[in-house]
Amino acid sequence: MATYSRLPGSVALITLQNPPVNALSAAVRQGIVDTVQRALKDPKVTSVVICGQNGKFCGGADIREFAGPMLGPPLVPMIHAIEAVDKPVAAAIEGVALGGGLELALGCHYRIAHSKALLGLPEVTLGLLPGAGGTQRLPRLIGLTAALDLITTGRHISAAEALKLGIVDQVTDSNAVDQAVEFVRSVAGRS
Ligand SMILES: CCCCCCC/C=C/C(=O)SCCNC(=O)CCNC(=O)[C@H](O)C(C)(C)COP(=O)(O)OP(=O)(O)OC[C@H]1O[C@@H](n2cnc3c(N)ncnc32)[C@H](O)[C@@H]1OP(=O)(O)O
Repeated sequence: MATYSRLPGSVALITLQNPPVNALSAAVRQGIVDTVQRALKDPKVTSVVICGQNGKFCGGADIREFAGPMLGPPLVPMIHAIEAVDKPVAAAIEGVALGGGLELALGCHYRIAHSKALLGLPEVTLGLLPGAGGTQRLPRLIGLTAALDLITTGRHISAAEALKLGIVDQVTDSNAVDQAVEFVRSVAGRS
């Protein structure tokens, strides 16, 4: 699931909740769809932060659901809907942003990472290619050569490397959610 709260300063905070790594189960995807709609419709909300509970942004597709039929909202339109929100949306990346988790973050307008976070597209290690926009959004963000390296090796990179490559906008040693909230407040209302 995903919870919704409105913080002072008109920021909506969407928190993914699916222990242990807040993977994108059907319930989490439905929660994201519902809470993004809520943030979009709430006139008091001027910006949005998406984070994961317990210091973990998102470990990607929920591998516990791989054996069964695909239920719940698909990932691609869900991420498109986030990208299309006309209020700034930031991903607060703590712990991990892997696979579909990084693709979710790439659909946000900004990414703020904790210095100890790990990011990557490990799909290739499961015999898959990133199927939720990562093969388009990552090259647009950091160029084809660097994106192909991450997509074809599946390696995890540090927040420092992600900053150098241009995947994240800011890295912090303190609380990434607080930092992301401060960041979206500072850009809310700008064209
Ligand atoms: C239904 C079809 C949908 C298709 C959608 C396609 C689009 C998206 C595709 C993807 O996202 S593929 C990528 C999926 N993610 C991964 O491959 C990440 C795999 N996990 C890891 O690399 C590591 O577990 C970690 C996240 C870096 C954490 O490592 P650490 O050493 O700290 O702990 P672990 O002992 O490895 O794991 C702890 C705990 O977490 C469970 N877990 C990890 N990842 C997932 C996950 N993606 N889904 C569900 N559960 C996950 C892991 O099984 C451990 O559980 P327990 O054994 O403690 O119960």
